[in-house]
Amino acid sequence: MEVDLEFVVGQRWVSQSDAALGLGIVTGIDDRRVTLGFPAADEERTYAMENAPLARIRYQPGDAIRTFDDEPLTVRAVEEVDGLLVYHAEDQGGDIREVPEVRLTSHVRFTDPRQRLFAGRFDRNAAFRLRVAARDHEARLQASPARGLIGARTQHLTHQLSIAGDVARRYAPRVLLADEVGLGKTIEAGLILHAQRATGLASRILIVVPEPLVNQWLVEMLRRFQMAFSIVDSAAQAELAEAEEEAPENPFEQSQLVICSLDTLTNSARLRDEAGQAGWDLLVVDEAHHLDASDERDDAPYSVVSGLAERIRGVLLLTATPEQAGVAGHFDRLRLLDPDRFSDRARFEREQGQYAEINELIEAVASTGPDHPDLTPRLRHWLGDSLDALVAEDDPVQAVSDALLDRHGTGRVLFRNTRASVSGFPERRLHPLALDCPSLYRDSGSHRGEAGLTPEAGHAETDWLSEDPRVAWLERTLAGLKGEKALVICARAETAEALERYLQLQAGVRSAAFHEGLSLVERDRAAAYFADTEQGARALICSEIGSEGRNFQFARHLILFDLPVTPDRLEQRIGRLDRIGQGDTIDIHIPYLADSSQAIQYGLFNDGLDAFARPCPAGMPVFERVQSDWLSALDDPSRSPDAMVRTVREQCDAMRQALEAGRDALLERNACRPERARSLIEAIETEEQSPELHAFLAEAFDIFGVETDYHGPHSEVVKPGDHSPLGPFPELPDDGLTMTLDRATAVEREDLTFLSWEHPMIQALMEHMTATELGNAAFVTLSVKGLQPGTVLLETLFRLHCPAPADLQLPLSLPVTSRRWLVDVNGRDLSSVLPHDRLNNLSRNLRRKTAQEALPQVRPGVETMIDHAEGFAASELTVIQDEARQRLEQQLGGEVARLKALQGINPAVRQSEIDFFESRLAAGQEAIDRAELVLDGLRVVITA
Ligand SMILES: Nc1ncnc2c1ncn2[C@@H]1O[C@H](COP(=O)(O)OP(=O)(O)OP(=O)(O)O)[C@@H](O)[C@H]1O
Repeated sequence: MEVDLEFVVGQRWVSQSDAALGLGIVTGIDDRRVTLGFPAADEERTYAMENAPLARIRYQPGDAIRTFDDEPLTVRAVEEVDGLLVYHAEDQGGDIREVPEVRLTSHVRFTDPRQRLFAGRFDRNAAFRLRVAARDHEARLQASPARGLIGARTQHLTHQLSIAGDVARRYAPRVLLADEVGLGKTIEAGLILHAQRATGLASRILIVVPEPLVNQWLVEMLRRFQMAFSIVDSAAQAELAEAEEEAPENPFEQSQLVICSLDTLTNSARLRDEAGQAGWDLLVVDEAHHLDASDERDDAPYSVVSGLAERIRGVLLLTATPEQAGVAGHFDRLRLLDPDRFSDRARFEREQGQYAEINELIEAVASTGPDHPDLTPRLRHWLGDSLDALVAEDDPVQAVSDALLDRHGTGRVLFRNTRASVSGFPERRLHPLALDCPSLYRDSGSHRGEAGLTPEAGHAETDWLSEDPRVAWLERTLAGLKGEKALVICARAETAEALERYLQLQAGVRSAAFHEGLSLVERDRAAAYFADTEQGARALICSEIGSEGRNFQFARHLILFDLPVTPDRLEQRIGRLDRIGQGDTIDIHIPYLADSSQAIQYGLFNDGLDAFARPCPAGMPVFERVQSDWLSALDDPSRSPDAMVRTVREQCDAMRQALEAGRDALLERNACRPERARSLIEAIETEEQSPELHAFLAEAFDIFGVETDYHGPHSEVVKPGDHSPLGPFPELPDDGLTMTLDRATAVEREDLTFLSWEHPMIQALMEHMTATELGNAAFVTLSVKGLQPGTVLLETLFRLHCPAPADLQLPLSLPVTSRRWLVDVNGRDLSSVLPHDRLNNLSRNLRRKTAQEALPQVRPGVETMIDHAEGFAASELTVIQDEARQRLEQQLGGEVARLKALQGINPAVRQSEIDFFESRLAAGQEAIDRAELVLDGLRVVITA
């Protein structure tokens, strides 16, 4: 094979970085880009011509080729016509046929080590070692439960890894991440996205968030997970349209990872369409409680997201307060995720009444096992005929419990951790203070009713700023904090703006405002100013938009300038400070106006729900149930609020008990499975701390001429050497980068690059070592007693090759793997007598010239040994294929069984969905039948 560089439609090229794509065909060329179809992988890729990682395939006389209908031929001559090759090739009957290159099979492999060895193109021994190591690590990591979860710059928290470990492994996960405020849903989502990308389950990801959170997401994804998202907004769209007036490109297609605000999509029909057409594997929507299905306009948030969710196979919705807008809204979001399971709202509501019974049944299954005769009738009642298959699974207790959780709870779809089950949260200290209600409000009656929660609303700014006692109190309180930072939250943007101006100009407090009247950039600037520990603002005055999603846990004083209407909103506000990373007790300051609806609201929250001191899961359901009485209590000054407080408290106690026994108990079972999470964390830490990574990198740096210098404890500077070809490290800056392999150091020192097996730089290195020919042919000498000098052995390395469309997700059942055999000319397998490491220790390099001279003599023996090794590989392949078929059957068979069981309850489950999984099963099996163990490396060993 040779390489040349002119593109013509119909030519055959191979991707150097991803040989698994098979042989590509040039299908399109424009002035800068070339598009190739890869029929073996059912993919199309477009490359910039200038630096396309492609190699032209031109077979030579003597080479074996196959046509697309799999006819074997031998090349006898090659002719070139207008840039396209025509092979004159001999068939098995001895006839010469003309085969245009376009007719060649796409299922091909390249850079055959045999061809390289016999052509005398050896690599250094170190390169062979690195190749074997890369294959071993690749196979180990592929099979590791830690896969995709290594190298995140986060603390390993059990409740997060429990969820991430479960969801990240799913094909097309559709889940609601609903941890209580501040427990790390963004981090859970990041872990899932990272793992889905690392495992190839997803590559195109769209994140949709409220506008104020766009940058925070961008930064979190980059600094914690090394995932570089691009923002699409109307400005980006305008820019593209201007640059390419003729046919403006779809801005969502410019990047694999995109963040876009929900407002951008609701405001622009065109961007909505483009987002829908851009083809995604995963959609993430933060603060999903805003999605309200009762608003049916095309541009309403629910319609926009459900339009996307219908087209995108994986969907993660995030909300800390899933029931904030009521149970109906909660149901609608679950329906959006899994319409088969959540099709009937009345049934869903009935089910909620049965949660305690399901929970009790799961407990009984855990204690006696599902086949206990007392349980069978009850289990059959809930699970029907599917019970028999579940009981027959490897872990029947788990299988039956999961099925109960999924089909009669919200098991598969909803994950919620609560503070009650996650330790390490700070205490909350309350500072309520009743202030006199000023005549300004009393005279106008603006202190009553729901509107009385923000009584300043109808008054001139100068009036309320001077008369409302909360303003002077705020000024005094901030002064009393002696330089400590405080987050001030109020409901209205106008109030926030006025207060901030007042504090800044009248009181001389360094402050910033954060509200919807500011642009995105201005808001992020304000948040950064507040976060700055040296010269930063001492107070950030937020409207309600600051009460969602933002990370302000570097402050510990929260000032609630007013109180929100609902308990969930209150929890969102407190959650800005009460979140992971908050090391101090939180001081919550609550000024309220005596004898006003603020005082009543304070009493209902505090004495009725106890919602300031701790999160109150019963708060929202109780509020919904008594909402009209609650709001009229705010309205009516003549009625004593005590009776209402009592009602709320009683309902809250009863609801809390019911939730604890039912919904919360079920959710807890599902969300955090501590044992599993701990063993996952152990697996991740074993990989992160592995000395092998250090050794692997040291060898790679040596081969590619990268220099390293000590920088400090656990850190080194790496930079390109003088004559370095850079190989897999093209992005290494000239002045180098400072790296650490230690996670704790990386979490503390964000300026260091955290290298792990899953860092893009190491991934590129692994790919370089496994997808190119480097290191696949070597010669070595060995001194060992007991073997006659001049004896020739052959170390062979095989890798599994099985091109299949990416969406089949074959690696889930057929993981990448490699095999090594050390054989002698008599076909003895010496692999365990002389393992690879031992052979490395005992062997020395042979000079290239000497090896080339020895080649003609050893070649016949080596060819025989290759045959022997291929024999071993052939029988091993059948074992690998059998295991893969079983795994595939288990995985997709389980999906089919679930859908059939759901079909019994819900006739809306379509047969076509069941057929889809069955056809995937058939396609997967066909692909497994085509798998091969392919020779991937050869090292000739001559004893000295
Ligand atoms: N494992 C972790 N390691 C380090 N920091 C973390 C971890 N988990 C969460 N954090 C930090 O804790 C804070 C809260 O996390 P996050 O924003 O993901 O919570 P959330 O559940 O999405 O909050 P909200 O309900 O307010 O949207 C963030 O500052 C985040 O960076």
